[in-house]
Amino acid sequence: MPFRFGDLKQRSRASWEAYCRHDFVRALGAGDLPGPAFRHYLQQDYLFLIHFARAFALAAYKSRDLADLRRAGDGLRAILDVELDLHVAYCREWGIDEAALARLPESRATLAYTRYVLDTGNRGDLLDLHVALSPCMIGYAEIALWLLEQPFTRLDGNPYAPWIAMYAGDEFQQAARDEREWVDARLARVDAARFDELVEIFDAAARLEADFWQMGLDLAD
Ligand SMILES: Cc1ncc(CN)c(N)n1
Repeated sequence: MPFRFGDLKQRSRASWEAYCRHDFVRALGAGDLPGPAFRHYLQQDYLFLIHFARAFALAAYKSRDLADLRRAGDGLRAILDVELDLHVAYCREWGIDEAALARLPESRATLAYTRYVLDTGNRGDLLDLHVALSPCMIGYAEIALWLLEQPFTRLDGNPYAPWIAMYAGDEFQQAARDEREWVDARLARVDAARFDELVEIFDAAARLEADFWQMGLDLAD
């Protein structure tokens, strides 16, 4: 049986659940996440996304054909043209401009996650890199759809409704589907030993995602 993205989730079930069902996520859906936690998270996420855009640029550099190059370009564009606009808009509401955002010190969780992905991409191949990136793009797409189905989620009067709407929206969902399709096609060609290596990368990235939510809740630096 060829491996698929779902097998990565299956093998890393505990880490994936801890990430996707984190208290931060539930509080976002319920609209009762403390404002300072969201602000801290979103400002760090701005810094995070800049490094993730660099990681997609690294994927472009490591691409061997036009299809891989296009996939990397689409991932990069999803960050630059879809996600970062939301972050900049929220921060503008809080009176924080982009220059001030760029000067913020990175938290340890931001440093750990972004540098892990970049290091994985540098020392590994294109599949290592995309597997390290996949919890980010595919995970947020799944989280947003999951939130829309939860009885505790409310959108009316929820200050985080624009966040949910962006990640549940067509553009981001399509980018995540494309990423999943690319990963599925590549996983179908790997053997069990190689798959084990990829599970290790995926599991580490999923744990670092959970740490990132926790950093927001704890206002950790
Ligand atoms: C930490 C984190 N992980 C994932 C995403 C979705 N690209 C994000 N914006 N931030």
